[in-house]
Order: sequence, then C-alpha cells, then structure tokens
Amino acid sequence: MSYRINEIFYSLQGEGYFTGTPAVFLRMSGCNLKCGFCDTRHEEHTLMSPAQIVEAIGQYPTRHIIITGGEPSLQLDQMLVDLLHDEGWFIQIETNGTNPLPEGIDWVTCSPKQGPGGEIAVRLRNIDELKVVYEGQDVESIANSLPAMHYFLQPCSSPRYDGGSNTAATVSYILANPHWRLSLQTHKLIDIQ
Ligand SMILES: C[S@@+](CC[C@H](N)C(=O)[O-])C[C@H]1O[C@@H](n2cnc3c(N)ncnc32)[C@H](O)[C@@H]1O
Ligand SMILES: Nc1nc2[nH]cc(C(=O)O)c2c(=O)[nH]1
Ligand code: SF4
Ligand SMILES: [Mg+2]
Repeated sequence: MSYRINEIFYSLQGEGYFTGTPAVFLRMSGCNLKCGFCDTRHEEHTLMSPAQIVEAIGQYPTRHIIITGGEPSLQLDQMLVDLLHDEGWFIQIETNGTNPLPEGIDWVTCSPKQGPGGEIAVRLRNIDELKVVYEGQDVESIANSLPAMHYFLQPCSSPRYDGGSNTAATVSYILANPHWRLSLQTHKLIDIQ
C-alpha cells in the first residue's frame, strides 16, 4: 500500500479551533473538487509507504498530525489511521466532507464546498468543527444541515478582494450572527508555512 503525498512539514495549525498548536502536516495529493479560491497546489506527489510516512513524521517533537490535501479522504484508510494511533498520534483531518472517513479520527475539521452543480454534498456525521470559507453565501443553511461542536467562518483569501481577503465582511457577518467564530489563516499573517 502506498499513498500519494504532496508534502510533509512541521508548523503551527494556522486555522480554526487548534490555531497556534504545533503540528505535523501530511498533505495528500489530489482532490475531487476544483474550488476557484483554492490556495493550495497539491498535484505533485511522491509515493510513500506507511512505514516511510511514520518515519518522516516521527522526526518532529509533537504527536499532533493534521492530514490535509488536496482531499485526504480520497486516500486515508483505516490501516493508516490505526497505525498512526499505535504510534501515539492525535489525528486531525481537514476535509471537504464529500467522502466517508475511516473510524476513530480524533478531530474532524470539515470545510464544506459547493460541487460543480452548486450543491453541498457532505457525507459526514461526526464533525468536530465546521469551518466555512465565507464568500457571502447562505451559511446558515449549511450550518443547519451539518451538526458540529464548533462553527467557524474563515475569510476567503483571493486577489479579487481588496487587501487580499474579505475579512471585514466576515467580521461584520459574525457580529450580526454570533453563533459563529472567526477563523483567520494566521500562518499567512505571520508568513510561515
Ligand atoms: C486546501 S484545503 C484541503 C482540505 C480539504 N480539501 C478542504 O477543502 O477542507 C485546507 C483548508 O484551506 C481552506 N482554504 C482553501 N483555500 C482557501 C482560501 N482561498 N481562503 C481561505 N481558506 C481557504 C479550505 O476551506 C480548508 O479549510
Ligand atoms: N499553518 C497552516 N495551517 C493550516 N491549517 C490547515 C491548512 C491546510 O492547508 O489544510 C494549513 C496550512 O497549509 N498551513
Ligand atoms: S476541496 Fe479543498 S483542496 Fe479541493 S479544491 Fe477545494 S479547497 Fe482545494
Ligand atoms: Mg493551507
């Protein structure tokens, strides 16, 4: 068994509930969506075996891993989740929610997206945090259909917004709808990976 891995790096979780937490990022290659605003290049990959992944991530002084992509649910399987748990890892996943996940992932961050037909197709039930990239869409319908422990709105970073993101509009929306919390992409603010 091998996995298409785009990159492995050690940084601070920049977004959402665990913002500021040191973590190893395992970025898997490939995605089933093509979000116009996607800020990540994930097509390049190296094939890695489970043993190679465990060795590469094990060199860092934390056991919090963030499995992201691309869309990691296209590749992450029960075998890798169980192996990471055996090695003592706390597993967080960043997913668009379109695919079911293996069991036992410690923290599911779901960032639902519109598919090609405009529909939101989320197939997850146990979401710890919902993190919606705010573009002025009807985020209440999204939240109402997706039970989660925490609800974050994240400004959309894009050259089409003055200043590079729609942070002011996101803040105004949250002030008017205080069941949301703000998630900033703090790694971009302090220029780390
Ligand atoms: C690159 S995605 C990979 C994981 C998964 N495919 C997903 O979309 O959740 C990682 C996170 O970055 C967010 N993101 C991607 N592009 C963004 C942008 N331009 N502005 C703000 N957040 C963005 C996504 O919503 C997601 O929460
Ligand atoms: N520092 C940092 N935090 C992140 N949180 C989620 C990220 C992602 O690309 O999934 C990300 C990322 O790319 N960098
Ligand atoms: S689902 Fe995630 S990785 Fe895929 S295109 Fe959208 S933001 Fe990028
Ligand atoms: Mg990122």
